[in-house]
Formats: sequence, structure tokens, C-alpha cells
Amino acid sequence: MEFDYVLIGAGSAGNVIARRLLDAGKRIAVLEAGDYDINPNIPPLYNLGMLWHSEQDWDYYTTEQAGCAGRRIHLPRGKVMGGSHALNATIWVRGDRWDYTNWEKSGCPGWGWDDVLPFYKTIENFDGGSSKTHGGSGLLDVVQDFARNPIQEDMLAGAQEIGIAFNEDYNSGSVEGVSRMQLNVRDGKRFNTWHAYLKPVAEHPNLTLLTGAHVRRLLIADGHVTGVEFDHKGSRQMIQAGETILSAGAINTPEILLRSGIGPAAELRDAGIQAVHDLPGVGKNLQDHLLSPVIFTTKAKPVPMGDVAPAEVHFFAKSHPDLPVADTQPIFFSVPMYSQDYAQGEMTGPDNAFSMLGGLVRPQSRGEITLSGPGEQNPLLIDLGALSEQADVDALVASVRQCREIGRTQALAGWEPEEIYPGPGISDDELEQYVRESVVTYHHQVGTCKMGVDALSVVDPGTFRVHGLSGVRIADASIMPLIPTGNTNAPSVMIGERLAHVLVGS
Ligand SMILES: Cc1cc2nc3c(=O)[nH]c(=O)nc-3n(C[C@H](O)[C@H](O)[C@H](O)COP(=O)(O)OP(=O)(O)OC[C@H]3O[C@@H](n4cnc5c(N)ncnc54)[C@H](O)[C@@H]3O)c2cc1C
Repeated sequence: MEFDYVLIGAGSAGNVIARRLLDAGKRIAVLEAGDYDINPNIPPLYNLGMLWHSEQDWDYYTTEQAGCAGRRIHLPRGKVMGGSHALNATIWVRGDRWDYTNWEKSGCPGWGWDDVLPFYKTIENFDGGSSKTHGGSGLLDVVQDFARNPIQEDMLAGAQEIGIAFNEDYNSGSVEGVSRMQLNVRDGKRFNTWHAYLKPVAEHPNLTLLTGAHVRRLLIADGHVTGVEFDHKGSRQMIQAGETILSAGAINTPEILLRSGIGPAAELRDAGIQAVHDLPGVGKNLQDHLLSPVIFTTKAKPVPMGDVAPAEVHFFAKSHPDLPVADTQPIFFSVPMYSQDYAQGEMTGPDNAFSMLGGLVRPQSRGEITLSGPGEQNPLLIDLGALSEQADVDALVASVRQCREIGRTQALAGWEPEEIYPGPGISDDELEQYVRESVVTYHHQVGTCKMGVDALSVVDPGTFRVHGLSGVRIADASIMPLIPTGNTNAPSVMIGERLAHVLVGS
């Protein structure tokens, strides 16, 4: 056999795994559906919105979301070397200690905070240096010392003015409070796991890297996965390997399994696909974070563009005090973040504006990914179940209300802000409808092949093997059993390091 491993997807997790396998002398094939990251809008973070609907975006849409005024919500995902880490805002957030305690409790022993912390430290090249909580000599830059935009500093002060405590380091185990973000940037430009891990060894003799290689299904014989079938340069091809690793992300990893006949047998039959392995949890347990915008224009002076990033400050807060951990994470942008596909018609306004987006990060709603038919031309059905639980609506409304309040603080008064969305016509008591009509994804889909041991679990938490099959493992955002309290890139990278450790003891 030519390859020890074939790895599908060169995204946040995939690049890490590929690098560690090469360092350990393994022969690997990496198949990435997208191309190299030559789009000039990838490096400058300010241009990330220009990547939406581009060739580097899988450009998914949800089904009509009943909880969101029947809207279909755009879900950008990276289809390029670097994966969604090539499209994201590079905000580095591990989540709260509480998240990992809950992963353990949900049937994932060995995934507590103290277990994952060493992996985060291994990953990080933190500009604050190494410490009890941070790594200073890893491959991935985590930067807190960059030129800050004065309007972001005033939003930071405004949050403190309404009683949100300052948290010097939200990555130290407790997220709660308002913080300056830590980013994956180098020289002020995006720096992702492709740049940090795989690109430096892209000429390695043990690496076969195919871009534009779209994996269609797994090859399976008697419960053993022997490789994959994929499209490349206009023809259908196969690769066999000792093991297959799926790192295609929370949408495409379950898609590949489902199209291979691995999933809920009855649903597969209904979609016209012969089930080869009945695994009820594939595509289930879909979780995402949500945002709803509060946007202000300024009368006193124009909003300056920052040097590095459009988003620099966020805070974590409980929507009511008896919660064990923050359930909201508003995020501040130095640009107007007009909602896509706003129910009232296109959301427009002046370019001179800043945004504070209410954010829901502990959703109770769950969604699912299913197939609409047997053929590759039959699209995926992605149902986020967004805002299907009233508790989620209430938390998001509370978060939007807080953002409006910050807009009225003394700290921001010097800008003379005027709220344009939701706008003066909408009182705090009328926010529910606005939230349902304006909500967008926070881009954090996870959980569709969750680790664990219950009936809906897909992946073994110790070995990353797919339950009931040999020769195949999964390591990406799809295996998270519960969505973390915060952005999901750092946990995805950590998952990549952990699988590498299992395979080659990095
Ligand atoms: C617009 C946007 C902004 C975000 N902002 C942030 C942020 O600031 N901070 C944060 O923490 N998180 C952010 N996220 C989320 C974060 O980027 C993801 O959680 C993380 O990248 C997931 O990593 P992954 O390895 O699971 O998947 P990905 O990084 O998406 O990698 C999957 C890879 O697999 C490839 N692939 C998929 N299907 C196939 C196939 N069939 N054949 C071959 N290859 C395939 C894809 O093209 C992709 O390269 C954002 C995401 C987006 C889209």
C-alpha cells in the first residue's frame, strides 16, 4: 500500500494532523476540494466579507428556518487550503473550563480542561510568552499585541460602564467579562493552520497533496474502510490507504458518511441510499451560535478603520444570573455588519458605522443535516433549528438589549452614535421580532458526528474511530459533543493535535 493515511480536508484540523503525520515519517495523501489560497482577499482580515459567495466558499444555505421568520440563512464555509480558517475572523477562543467538564460528563473521559490545556499550549506561539496557561513556542501565532482601533477601546470601556468586568485573558479557563481579542495573525495578516503547519513542509517527499480533489464517498468492504473515491481534474479516481481520516468539517464530514451509506438506516433508505452501516447520530446534534446586529452611525467623527482586524473586542455574559456559565457573547466590529437576508428587505445604511452584535453561545436548539436524494446533484438539507427554543430567543434578545445599552454610554458619547438598527422605532420590548428577522450565523456549526458512547454518538472519544467501523477516524468540529462557549476554531485545531497525538504521539 502506497499511503499510511489518506486525509480529507486541509482545514483548521486537517493541516495539523497532516503535519504531525509527516513529522513522524508517515506517507500520506491529503485531498482538499478547494484550491490554493491565492485570492488576495484572504490575508487582510478586513476583506473577509468579500470571501462570502466566492469560489472559496461552499456557500451553503439552511432550509427555511421557522424560528427566523422562515428565512434561509447563508452558511459560508471555507473551500480552500486552510478551510474555514481561511475565511474566518481568526479570533482565538478556547472556551470555558465548564465546557470541557461537560464534554467529560457527556461521555468523553479525558476531555476535561486539564486534559486539553497541554494541547492548546503545544499549538500556541503566544506573543505574551509561555506561562501556566499559554504556550510560547508552538507553530500557530496567537497575538494580542497589535494596533488597536480607538472605537474598539471605547466599546470596551462602554461595556465596563454597564457593569461587565474586564477579563485580561478569556483563554485562561474563565471566559466571563469583556476582553481584547487574541488573533491568529502574523505581520498583521491572517495566519492559519495551512500557513503554520502544512505549507512549510508542502514539498515533503512523503506528501501527496491534491487540491481540487472532491471526495465523494468512502470505499468500504466488510465494515472496513479501505480508502476514498473522489473527483479530480474531471475524472473519478480512488485512493487506498491504511487508514482514512475525515477532517472535512461539521457539514461535509457527515455528508461524506451519509453519501457512503453510513448513517440513520431508515432515513438513508428514504433518500434512496443503501445503508451499509446503521449509525443513527450521523448528521444529528447540529449546533451553531447566532448573532443579531445593533448598528450605529456616528455624527461627531468618522469611524476609523483599524490596522489589523475589523473585530477586536468581545464579552461573555450570563443572560440571567443563575446560569453556570455565560450564554451570550456579543462581538464588536468597527464596520457596519448589516444582516444578510433581512426579513424586511435588504438591510442597508451608511458605510460610516460600527456594530455591536448580540450573540447567543449556549443554544438549546438543535438541528440536523440530511440528504435530499441519492445523487451528488441532490443538495444537502441543513436545518439549524435556529431559535426553535424560546430560551434561545430570550437570551439573544437580552444580548441585543445590552449592546443597545452600551451604545448609550458615556464612553462612546464622543462619537455621537445614532442607532440605525434595530433603530429608534423599535423598543426593547419589541426586540423578539427584530431578532428573528435579522439573526445570522456566528459561523460555528459543530456536533454532527459527536464523540461519546450514547446511541447518537458517532466517534469514540479515545481513538477517534467511527463506532462499528475500522480503518476510519474523524477529527474536526463535527466531533464536538456540545458547542463550546465561544468561537470554535481553537477547539477544532486542538482536536487535530489530539488525534495526531493518538496516532503518532506528537
Ligand atoms: C466566515 C467565518 C468566520 C468565522 N470566524 C471565526 C473566528 O473568528 N474564530 C473562530 O474560532 N472560529 C471562527 N469560525 C469557525 C471556524 O473557522 C471553524 O469552526 C473551524 O474552521 C472548523 O474547522 P474544521 O477543521 O472542522 O473545518 P474546516 O476548517 O472548514 O475544514 C474543512 C476542509 O475540508 C474540505 N472539504 C470539505 N468537504 C470535502 C470533500 N468532500 N472533499 C475534499 N475536501 C473537502 C473543505 O474545503 C475545508 O478545507 C468562522 C467560520 C467562518 C466560515
